[in-house]
Amino acid sequence: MNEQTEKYCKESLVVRTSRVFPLDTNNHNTLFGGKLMSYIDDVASISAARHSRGETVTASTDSVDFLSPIRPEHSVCLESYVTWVGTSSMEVFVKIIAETLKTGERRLAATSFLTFVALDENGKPKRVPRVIPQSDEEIMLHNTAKQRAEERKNRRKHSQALAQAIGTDQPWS
Ligand SMILES: CC(=O)SCCNC(=O)CCNC(=O)[C@H](O)C(C)(C)COP(=O)(O)OP(=O)(O)OC[C@H]1O[C@@H](n2cnc3c(N)ncnc32)[C@H](O)[C@@H]1OP(=O)(O)O
Repeated sequence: MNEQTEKYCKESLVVRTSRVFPLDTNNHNTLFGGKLMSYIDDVASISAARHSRGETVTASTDSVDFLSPIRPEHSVCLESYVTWVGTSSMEVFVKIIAETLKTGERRLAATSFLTFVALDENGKPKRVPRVIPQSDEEIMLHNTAKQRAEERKNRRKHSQALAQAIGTDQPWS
């Protein structure tokens, strides 16, 4: 089968909706941040796999911006898709919407950008299809992605420099 060289954002779209159960909440009775981060990594990794149709690893998460709390009366809906690619890397955008189940009111609760890298059978980075954005949101995110990739490159340099200065000895030695 011929490999696709271009894919629409919607081909990598993942939508996941969950209830907020008591075991998922913190002492403020809102969705525990770590729980939401695990949902985010989960959907984003599926978007990356749908786009590349191969092995992928998470290279980095830019940030998770918590904009408003998610409460037990809400459903939490995550949408993720690949917005832009470099050569082997894919930027995945995740938006998280809290919907009040009794009224249908929907609010943006959080956003996140993650980068995944596609790997070949030898574990080496491999080329992925280009992205074709279609909706206004996809086009806006695609057009602004190069700037974010540049910022990531700088951050990577800083973490590599930091790694040189971090000790790995046992903390008690
Ligand atoms: C799904 C999971 O849960 S995976 C578990 C968590 N993730 C991991 O364990 C990954 C650990 N890290 C790694 O394996 C490696 O560092 C890799 C695969 C991410 C990168 O491998 P390297 O040999 O450093 O590759 P290289 O420097 O050629 O970079 C490959 C691509 O990754 C991108 N990249 C590497 N590190 C980062 C980073 N921190 N942030 C964003 N992009 C990155 C590069 O820009 C490059 O993109 P391009 O091909 O589009 O130009």
